[in-house]
Amino acid sequence: MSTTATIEADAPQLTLKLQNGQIVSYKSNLARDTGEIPIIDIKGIFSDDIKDRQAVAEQVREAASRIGFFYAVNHGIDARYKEDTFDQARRFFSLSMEEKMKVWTGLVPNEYVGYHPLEGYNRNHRKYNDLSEAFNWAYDAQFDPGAVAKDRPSTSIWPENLPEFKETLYAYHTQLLTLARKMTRMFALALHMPEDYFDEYVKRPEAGMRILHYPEQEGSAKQSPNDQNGIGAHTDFECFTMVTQDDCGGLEVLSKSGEWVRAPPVPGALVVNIADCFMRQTNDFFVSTVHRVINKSGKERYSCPFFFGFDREMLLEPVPSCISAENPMNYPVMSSGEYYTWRANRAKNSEY
Ligand SMILES: O=C(O)CCC(=O)C(=O)O
Ligand SMILES: [Fe+2]
Repeated sequence: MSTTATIEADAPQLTLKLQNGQIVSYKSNLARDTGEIPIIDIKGIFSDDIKDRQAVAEQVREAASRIGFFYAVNHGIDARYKEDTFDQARRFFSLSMEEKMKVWTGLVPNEYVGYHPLEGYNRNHRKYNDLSEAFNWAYDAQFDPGAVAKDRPSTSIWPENLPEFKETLYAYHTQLLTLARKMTRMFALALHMPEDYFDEYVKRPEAGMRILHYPEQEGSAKQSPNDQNGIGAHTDFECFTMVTQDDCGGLEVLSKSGEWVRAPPVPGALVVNIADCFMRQTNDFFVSTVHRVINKSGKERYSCPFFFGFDREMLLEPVPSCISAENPMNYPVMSSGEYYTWRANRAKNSEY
């Protein structure tokens, strides 16, 4: 091999092609702690005083339009739901591959539910597939205290012989669902729209959730982020995501200036990030930020993202405060359902 070829092969790959078709560049593959991700106390969203709710919304407006990520503290969800969920995650992922494959996601075409095998995906064409496995489940009106219609059945599939698994996961899902509806009102205020602007969109929401397991990557031959990621760089596809992390760390966010910024765990906080559907509806005012996970903690990492999006029957029309004659809509209008199916398929097939 010539010297030039060796240098090229070893040089960090500084552009990435994402599953939404976007190409992003970055300056270095090494993540830093920059303090760019704000910690927002969201207690005010539960206040009866609109001024308290607006005060939180203005902080969210700044974070959502600058970096697309923030930590939400004082969200009111008891820590026991997180602990119980991680206990169930440890139980599920320690099952044999044969058992886990009985609920393989490939058994449910077009839907992002079921088991996603370890090293089964490669989001950015790294040398080795992503070092994580996941189990996803979807909204189920039976577990929604605010359900308006129970006619559309849930698309989820569940392992047999794992008592309390489904009930425990839905117990946390229900908590997050209730919070997500409240946060949707907060986002409406953040966009300087009436608080109830999105209410119709989330009566029968898309509300998928997943548990993830990342074996530890430190010490393996595949340590470089060029060779392997826990979950490769991507954007989420719904409106916003609320991630519950354990204490391992490893989540990294690509800032607008092209730097990988660490998003370490903050005790009691949910990591909230804007996703592509919200970016689309706000005509790019809210930013859906690229992120990835590399688990170099020396421990097994568990996490649990909750993805919140709009009713499949609603049209993704632009938010009026985000468009004008000078700033027309950048995206064609489609239904939330068409959008979801398109993105879920790309994610499941590792398509670009
Ligand atoms: O594990 C995490 O912290 C984030 C996972 C993630 O980004 C995803 O599943 O979309
Ligand atoms: Fe994500």
